[in-house]
Amino acid sequence: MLTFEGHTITAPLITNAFELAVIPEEQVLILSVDDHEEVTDEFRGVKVWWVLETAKTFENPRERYFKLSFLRRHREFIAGSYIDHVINEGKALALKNRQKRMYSNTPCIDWNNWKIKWNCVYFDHPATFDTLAMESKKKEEIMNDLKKFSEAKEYYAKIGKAWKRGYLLYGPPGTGKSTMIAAMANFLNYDIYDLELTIVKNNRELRSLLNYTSSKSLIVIEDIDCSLNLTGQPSGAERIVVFTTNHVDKLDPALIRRGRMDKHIEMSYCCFEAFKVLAKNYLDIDSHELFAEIDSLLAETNMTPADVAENIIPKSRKEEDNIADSCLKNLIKALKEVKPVKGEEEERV
Ligand SMILES: Nc1ncnc2c1ncn2[C@@H]1O[C@H](COP(=O)(O)OP(=O)(O)OP(=O)(O)O)[C@@H](O)[C@H]1O
Repeated sequence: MLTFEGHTITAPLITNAFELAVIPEEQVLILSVDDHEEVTDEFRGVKVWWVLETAKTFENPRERYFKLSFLRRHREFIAGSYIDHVINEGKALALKNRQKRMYSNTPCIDWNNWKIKWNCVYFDHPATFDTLAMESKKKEEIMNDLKKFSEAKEYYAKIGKAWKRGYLLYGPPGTGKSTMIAAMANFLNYDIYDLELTIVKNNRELRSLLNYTSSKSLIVIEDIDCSLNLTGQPSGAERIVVFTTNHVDKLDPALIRRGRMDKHIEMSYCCFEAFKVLAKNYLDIDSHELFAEIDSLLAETNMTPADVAENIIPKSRKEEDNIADSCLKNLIKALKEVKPVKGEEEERV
C-alpha cells in the first residue's frame, strides 16, 4: 500500500498506472484513488497532482481511480522514474505491512502433501530490539549484522556463497532467546519456521522440510543440546538459521563451527542496563530512587530477565500512585533472597 498525504493507493492499481503511463499524447494519466480531492506530491523537484475520481465502466458503474496530472515537459520523467518510484515504494510498503507467519513442522503423514509438513499461524509477537532487555551496544551490533546480511544479496552472489547466515543463541532459560528470535523476525520482517527436530525421522525428511521454507525467513532450531547430525542445509536464499541452547559447552565443536553458526550470541543474566529496559516496558519509568540499590544487587546476583520481569509486573490492575515503588521493592526483596549471589558462588566452587 502506498500513502500520499493520507490517501492510500493499492499496489495493483499502481501497476495499472504504470501501463497507462505509457499511453502517448495524454498529459493526464489515469490511475485508480477518492472523491475530487487533490493531493500534491513532489519527486526530485517535479510536482505532480493526484485526484480521486469516479467513472462509469462496463464492469462497474462506479469505478474509482486516481488521476495523476503533471506538466507536459515532465512526461518522460513521470513515465519512467516517477512511476518506477511509485511502484517500488508501493512494493516496499506492502512488504512492510505484510502479516508475518510462523510455521511449525508437525508429524508427517503424507510426504507428498507439502501442506501438512509445516503448520502455519499468523505471527504477532510484540518483541522488538527496543523492548529487548540487553546492553544497547550488543543490540546495536546484532541489528547491524542482520541489516548487513539482509542487504548483501549482491555480495553473496559475487563471492559465490549461498545467501544464508547462522546464529547461535546460548544462555540459561529465561534470558530471552525466544524473545530475541521474535525481535529479529520483527526487525527483518521475516517469517519464522520453528523446526522441531525430535520429530524429524532422517536427513531426507529434514531436507524435504527445508526445501519448503520460503526466502526471507528465520529457521529456528531450539535446544540443540543433543549431539546432532545436521546434514540438511536450507536451499534457496535469504535465510537465517537460528540455533538455541542452554548448554553451549556441551555442543560438538564441529556443529558450532563458523559457516554453520556464523555469529554466537550470549544471552546472559540481567544487568542494570537490561533491567532499565524492563522497567520501561512494564512500569513506564526511566529512573527511580530505588534504581541505585537494584543496580548494586544485580551486580552481585544472577537473576534472569524473565525473573526480573516476573517480579516487577504489577500484580493487580488497581490504579496505585506508588505502583512502581511496590514493584521495585518486590524485586529488591527477590534479589536479596536469590542464592547464591555471584561472590558466594565463586567461593563455594
Ligand atoms: N532479554 C529479555 N528481554 C525482554 N524480555 C525478556 C528477556 N528475557 C526474558 N524475557 C521475558 O521472559 C519471558 C521468557 O523469556 P524467553 O522465553 O525469551 O527466554 P528463553 O531464554 O527463550 O527461555 P528458554 O530457554 O526456557 O526457552 C519472555 O516472554 C519475556 O517476557
